Amino acid sequence: MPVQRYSAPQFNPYGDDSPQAVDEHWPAPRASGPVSAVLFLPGSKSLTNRELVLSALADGPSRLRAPLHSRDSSLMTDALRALGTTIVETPGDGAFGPDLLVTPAAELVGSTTIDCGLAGTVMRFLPPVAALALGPVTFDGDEGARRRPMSTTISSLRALGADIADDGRAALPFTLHGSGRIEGGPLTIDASASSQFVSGLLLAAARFENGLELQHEGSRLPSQPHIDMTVAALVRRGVDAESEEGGRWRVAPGPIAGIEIDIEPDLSNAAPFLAAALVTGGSVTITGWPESTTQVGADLEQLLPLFGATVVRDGDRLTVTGGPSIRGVSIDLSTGGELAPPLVALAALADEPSRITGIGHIRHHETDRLAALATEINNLGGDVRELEDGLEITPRPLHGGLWSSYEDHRMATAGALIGLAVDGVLVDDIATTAKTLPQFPELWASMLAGSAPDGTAAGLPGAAR
Ligand SMILES: O=C(O)C1=C[C@@H](OP(=O)(O)O)[C@@H](O)[C@H](O)C1
Ligand SMILES: C=C(OP(=O)(O)O)C(=O)O
Repeated sequence: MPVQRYSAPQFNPYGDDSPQAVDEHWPAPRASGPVSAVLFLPGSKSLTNRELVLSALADGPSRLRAPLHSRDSSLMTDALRALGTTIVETPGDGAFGPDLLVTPAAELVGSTTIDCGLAGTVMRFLPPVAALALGPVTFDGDEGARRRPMSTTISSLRALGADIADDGRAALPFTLHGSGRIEGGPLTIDASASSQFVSGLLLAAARFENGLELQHEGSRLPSQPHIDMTVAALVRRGVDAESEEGGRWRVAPGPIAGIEIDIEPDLSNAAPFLAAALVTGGSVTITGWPESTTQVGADLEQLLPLFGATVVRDGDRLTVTGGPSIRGVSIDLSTGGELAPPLVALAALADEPSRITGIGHIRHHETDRLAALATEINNLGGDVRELEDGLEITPRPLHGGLWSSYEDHRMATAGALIGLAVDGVLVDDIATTAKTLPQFPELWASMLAGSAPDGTAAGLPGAAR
């Protein structure tokens, strides 16, 4: 049996003597009854990594309050530091780690290698930044990262005048020889495989001499809320940026302001916890739920009732309560593809068949998520059929077995969700949740143990807010 090791990459919120290693496949805990829990979650990956990039490109220092501390955010901070940015951890009120004080470099420097890990936000957001640095920057990442689409990033930067040497596969690894400036102007790209191609260009575009007028031409445009999040983040920092009709965006050249910003909890990472209320017929409250947000995880408020949940908002608390059964759904999830793994797991435990479509692009996420979900659920006795752009799920009684994570944090948490209802599910690599939520095993355990009504997750000192 391969040995898998779990260790928090950067910051241990539990103190020195808490368990930090799981040496075997992780036995997904079976719920003994309806869960009843109040939880507070760490910061959003998408917001943290956007704000880190914008802080590095800004005209003054920024402070990120309560940012995410995870593998993806560490990869981003390491990379920006390698490009000359100063990023210092300072004490803050966040329950899951220090604040980050970011001081932009007077001039971005190249002559470095950037490890993208498996982080889409690093591999798609940083090449445009590296093009603004002087000197070569080599981009590489995990083996799985070398399979993720990068051709649009590479071709768009070439079209903007950057010199990029690759091995002909238009994928990682490649070396970008930045000249320190990008002229910008009009550009047409195909962002069918990932919205991150658009976001990456927009994030750096205010620093292009002529800004950017970006047009998408392609078969589909996934994850549009993530592009809206990018535009909103630019506007918050005083940049003249807007989305126009028909897959068009405009960013005017100009300064990006340094700001102080509170990072919202990661609402997509809330999905498996909220779905646990449905799976167990219990109730889960997430505190710190923002009143308004650009995070696509906010859609859970509308999505989970389709599965039969009751959802109640009370100030900054969102409570999901499950009923006696889980309903089947027929949904287009093209705007929120990253929510697919927990929702597909939920559908596999429903009373009726489901069809979840519009998510062909998630074949290019950390792994081919359509194939991975179908394979793993079917291995436990399920009946999931792959469509070109989605999945058809016919619930069947499931049995225990090994659940492979494919180095995909959301596959690991989907396995945990199924394990609540099925005896003997072993998740092979729960440590992979460190990509965006290193505390997942402990938070899952505290959800099952119950928690204090003030939002203090059991066993997580300081998690209240
Ligand atoms: O910009 C972002 O922060 C993200 C955009 C989306 O990518 P895709 O458009 O590739 O789905 C999303 O799935 C990913 O988790 C995060
Ligand atoms: C697709 C995801 O990640 P990435 O940012 O690496 O694309 C995800 O978190 O679901």
